[in-house]
Amino acid sequence: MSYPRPTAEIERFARALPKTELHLHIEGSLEPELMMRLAERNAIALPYQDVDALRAAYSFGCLQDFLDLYYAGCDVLRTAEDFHDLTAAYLERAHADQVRHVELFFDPQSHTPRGVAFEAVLDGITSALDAGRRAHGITSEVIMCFLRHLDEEDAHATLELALPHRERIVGVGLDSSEKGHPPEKFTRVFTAAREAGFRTVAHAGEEGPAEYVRTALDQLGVSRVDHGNAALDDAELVARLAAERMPLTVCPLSNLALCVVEDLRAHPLRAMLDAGLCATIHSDDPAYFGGYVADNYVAMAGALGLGRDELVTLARNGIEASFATAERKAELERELDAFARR
Ligand SMILES: Nc1ncnc2[nH]cnc12
Ligand SMILES: [Zn+2]
Repeated sequence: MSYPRPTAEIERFARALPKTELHLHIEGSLEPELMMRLAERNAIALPYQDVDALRAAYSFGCLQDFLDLYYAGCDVLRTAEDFHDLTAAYLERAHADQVRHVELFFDPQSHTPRGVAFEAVLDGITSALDAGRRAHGITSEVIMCFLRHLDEEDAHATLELALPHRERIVGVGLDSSEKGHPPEKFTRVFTAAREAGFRTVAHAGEEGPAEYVRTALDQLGVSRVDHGNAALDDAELVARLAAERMPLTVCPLSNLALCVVEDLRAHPLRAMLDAGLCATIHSDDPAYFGGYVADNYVAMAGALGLGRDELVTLARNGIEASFATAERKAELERELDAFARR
């Protein structure tokens, strides 16, 4: 689907804007080229002849179509080195997009049942994040997601695996197939996670209804809602989200690719901003949805006719919504202020 491009001046501004990335599944940054390379390294046969054949399969009618491919793609990730290379490749893209702070998701339950140790996943990711900080000054946090199509017992077992690594994992999240798997299915494990000191976030209102956003707030005690599009169907909920400054991590190109919106010109981000919500822009699974975070900013600038001030507001919301330290947030604010004054 085509949508209007912004002016060249706005596109340059959007790309150069200092950004945060708060909604990024590291497994969803697995580009076909790297998938092929890792398949070869690990002697895994893929059902695709080449990169073009793989990319041609990236056409989705709904979230589940995408998830089936995404989980299949995870099979090439076997060792800490694989997770390191995946994360390092993502950070090069993030650096090019002027990302200053990243909070990435990983899905341990996509790996541990295949015999990949929780520590191999976490060590690979965090060694690359440490290197990214040294090389590019990108600060980072890690959020572990529970797969909501699995049961709460499985999530509890995964939380147990995370407890010895508490200092390397800032929070827990909830992702995978939303419909039929409401947030309240995970109330007890989220309570246990909060008691253990983790922040909580959850995907809600992507394909599911506004009610799932409300139960994510009430039952899971989330600090952010991932997506949250459907919240706009419920005026009372919108007023509450605005009053609480509850962040919504919005992923426009994902929404388009998964048919959550039919057309980017009708994306609810405009209504979110008009309602004074703390909406932010991110990339979700950029290798599958045709764009990294800067592409998402550019797409929204074009489709919704966003100007410089609105783009700066979105970037500022990203700083506010992050789990960075107060000191780091102040540093990011100063850089953004200086950029906006240029
Ligand atoms: N967009 C998305 N929604 C739910 N679960 C996901 N896992 C990876 N991407 C996801
Ligand atoms: Zn997501």
